[in-house]
Amino acid sequence: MSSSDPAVSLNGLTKIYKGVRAVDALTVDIRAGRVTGLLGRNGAGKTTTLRMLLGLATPTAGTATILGKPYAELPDAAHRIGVSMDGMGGVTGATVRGELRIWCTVLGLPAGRADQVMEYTGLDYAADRPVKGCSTGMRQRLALATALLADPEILILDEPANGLDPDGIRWLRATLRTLALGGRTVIVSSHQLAELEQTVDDVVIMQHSLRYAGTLDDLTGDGAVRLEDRFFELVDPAATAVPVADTATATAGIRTPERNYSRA
Ligand SMILES: Nc1ncnc2c1ncn2[C@@H]1O[C@H](COP(=O)(O)OP(=O)(O)OP(=O)(O)O)[C@@H](O)[C@H]1O
Repeated sequence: MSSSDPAVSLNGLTKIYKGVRAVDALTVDIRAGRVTGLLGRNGAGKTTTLRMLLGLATPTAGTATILGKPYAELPDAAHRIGVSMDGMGGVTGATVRGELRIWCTVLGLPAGRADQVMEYTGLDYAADRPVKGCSTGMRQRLALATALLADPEILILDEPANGLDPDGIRWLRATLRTLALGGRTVIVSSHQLAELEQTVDDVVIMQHSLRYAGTLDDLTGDGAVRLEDRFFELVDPAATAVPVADTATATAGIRTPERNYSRA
């Protein structure tokens, strides 16, 4: 592979579940060394796309390659690709440090690597806490810490900002930018458009089929138009901004709580 080769290449990628066309003929390249946002509404097919890329779901048609090969054929894939996705599961009863050390063993890494990623992700203060006692934000940091253990070339993060507080979101943004500056490829699926606008270099918008692939700057006219506005134009032209005047019509007949109270 040369440095200009895409990190990920999807070609006609399609997944049909019992008549539901979850992903429809997706053809797109994701560039290496950049932060790319994979955007789409609920049910647009983002997770299914990532699952096919990682060999966790079989395409109905088309191909998905990562670093030039299907995931299952990629040498040393577990070290080269770091993944944080819902449903990857943790180790029952483990502490934060304990869980990371188990992954170190699985990946053949020294146990000390667990402490390094805890420090990097701001989890060192919680090292001895049981994972099941961690907040949602701490679990997000733990998922990222796990994905970073092997210092992978590519990070694939499904909704990494979910449950993070404003500090956590700011930290995540800086972390993803730093990783890309260090030459990593970061692919992040998210609904948080205003946040992504501050984080990503490139954008892939899908609604089962591809709606846009390119730079954020090209999509937004170097910031002249908000990502959110362009997103709605692309996924559903009928769903662009709801006029403020419509609010009164939309809420007509909805009683405010005060009106529901009967006065004694
Ligand atoms: N295992 C499955 N069996 C049947 N249908 C599925 C399965 N997985 C996903 N789907 C369907 O495929 C479509 C795409 O789902 P997917 O989870 O990929 O979307 P998404 O963009 O990740 O959504 P969200 O943002 O809500 O996570 C949805 O209609 C979903 O119900």
